[in-house]
Parts: sequence; C-alpha cells; structure tokens
Amino acid sequence: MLAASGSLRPAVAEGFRCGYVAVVGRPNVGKSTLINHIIGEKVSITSKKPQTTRNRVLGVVTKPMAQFVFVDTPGFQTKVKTQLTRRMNRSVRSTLAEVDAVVFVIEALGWRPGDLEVLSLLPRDAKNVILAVNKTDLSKNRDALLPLMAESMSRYPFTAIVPVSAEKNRQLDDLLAEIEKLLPESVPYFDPDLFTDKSPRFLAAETIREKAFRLLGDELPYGIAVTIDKWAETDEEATIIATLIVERESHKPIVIGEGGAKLREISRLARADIAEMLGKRVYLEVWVRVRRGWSDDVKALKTLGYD
Ligand SMILES: Nc1nc2c(ncn2[C@@H]2O[C@H](COP(=O)(O)OP(=O)(O)OP(=O)(O)O)[C@@H](O)[C@H]2O)c(=O)[nH]1
Repeated sequence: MLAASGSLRPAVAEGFRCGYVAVVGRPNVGKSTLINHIIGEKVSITSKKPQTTRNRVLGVVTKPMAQFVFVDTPGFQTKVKTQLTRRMNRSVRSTLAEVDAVVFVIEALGWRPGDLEVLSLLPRDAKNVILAVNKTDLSKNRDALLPLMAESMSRYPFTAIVPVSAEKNRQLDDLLAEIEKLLPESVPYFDPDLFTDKSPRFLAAETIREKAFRLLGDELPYGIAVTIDKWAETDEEATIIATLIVERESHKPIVIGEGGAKLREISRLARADIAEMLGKRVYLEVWVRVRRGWSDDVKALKTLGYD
C-alpha cells in the first residue's frame, strides 16, 4: 500500500506545511470576502452535492511552502439560545479545537458585543488564534489601530494580530504568513494541480471524502483528506487510485470497517457517482493511510527506494 501511494506522490519541499484553517467572526465583519479574496475565484469549492457541513472545505490555497485548507464552521449561532443552538455551539467548539489555525475577524472600527459572543466560543487556552482586523480601509487614522490592538490582546491571547482589508486585498499575504506558522509540517492533503479548476480529479476526491463522511458520520473526527494517486482515462473507462488520509492509526479500522465493509461501501458509492460524472466506466481503488509529517514520509520513501 505504501509503495502504491508513496511512489506516486509528488515531491514536496522539506519543511512544507499543510493544515486546516477556520475563519470565524460575527455576521458582516467580512469573513466571506476575506476567504474569497484569499482563495480566489479559480479554486473555490466546486462540489454541488451536500456534504457533512461541519467538514465542508471552502477552498484550498497552495503556496510554495504551504497548503491552506479553508473549512467552514457552520452553526455559529449566538442569537437564539435554544437547545439546538447549544448543541451546535458545542459542535463549533469541537470543530475549532480540531483545526490547525483559527482566524478571528473583527472590524477596524472596534469591538462590538457580537464579537465578544463569538469570542466566547473559542477555547480560552488556544494558541492557534490569529486576529484579523478587517476593513482597515474604513479607518481614516492608522494610529487608531494601535489602541485597538492593545484592547484586543487584553480580550484574548491572540498569537498574532494582522490588520487587513479583505475588499482591497491589503495585507492578505501577511495574514497567510501568520497562518502558515501554525500549520504542521506535512505533505499537502490535496494535490495542488487538482485545485486550479473544477477538474474531474478534484471532484472525484471530493466525492470520496463526502461518501466517507456520510458513512462514518460522527465516528470519525475532523481530519480526513483524499489524494488521487493515479488517474488513467480512456474514452470508455477511468482507472482511479485514491488514498483516504486519516489522522491517527486508530482511525484506520473505523474507515476500513468489519472485514473491509465500510471502505468497500465508500468506494462503491463514490465509484457510482464518479462514473455518472465522467459518463464512463470507473475502476476505483481506495486505500487508507495515516497522515504523517513530511520527515516520516521521506523515511518511508527512502525505505522503498524512492529518494
Ligand atoms: N470597506 C470594506 N468593506 C468590506 C471589507 N470586507 C468586507 N466588506 C464588506 O462587508 C460586508 C460584509 O461582508 P461579508 O464578507 O459578507 O461578511 P461575513 O462576515 O461573511 O458576513 P456573514 O455571511 O453575514 O457572516 C460586505 O458588504 C462586504 O463588501 C473591507 O475590507 N473593507
């Protein structure tokens, strides 16, 4: 199995980082604008099928030394405190605890009560929360940002504060640089080539992910990714080899299931959808692999004779 996925994985620079990023904040602070402008049109998510919302990938950005996987954090309900809301807030909390970096967005005009409500959902001792002070283009006086930054640090131990203007694309690279520091060293979860357009490879990877989430539900924690290791197509059929990457060794049997039943079902459902999408016969093989850091990968590749 290692040989199959290892030999086909693209070479990655040493020290490459990859991880999940959540962008949170009260309504209207500019979260969507920020994400859209960072991700850019060409890589916004393309899967039209409903997925487990908690795990929805909004888009992927790949830079020379890092890949950023932006995920949705639905259920940010601070207004209505129903039973359901409380449950959703719990799910928000656990989602936030599982991503590698959280970008908390406020407006440059200052803190509002709504900001504090959302802030209260963050774990108090987190070391992975960056404050993005957005809409700096609206504040006339740049000096006014200094007291705002001081006030912000008194409210929460942010690892960094970055003033940005999402709309005007200002300081977005600075923000990415801060996020990058929080991501673990890892091979990219997604083949960068898959995300440059709405490619069938990308859609196939998303379909497999979606099936895995649908079948595994709450059994499987957050981190799961799919890579397409081989894609060979003729007019009549496509041969696809994919790997489901899980976070821990203990997650592997969950995905594989009794006698391989779960994994077979994931493959069967995904194969049917991909065949429909491509309009041809599909041979799909799905492997399961535990996510490891880059250095482990290097060791594995060396063992197998790939330098
Ligand atoms: N002046 C200015 N306006 C911005 C900036 N970023 C976003 N906006 C505007 O702020 C408004 C809200 O932006 P959204 O991106 O929809 O905010 P959001 O936080 O995603 O809002 P919800 O979806 O309600 O949670 C829109 O009218 C944006 O055009 C910015 O940097 N400067």
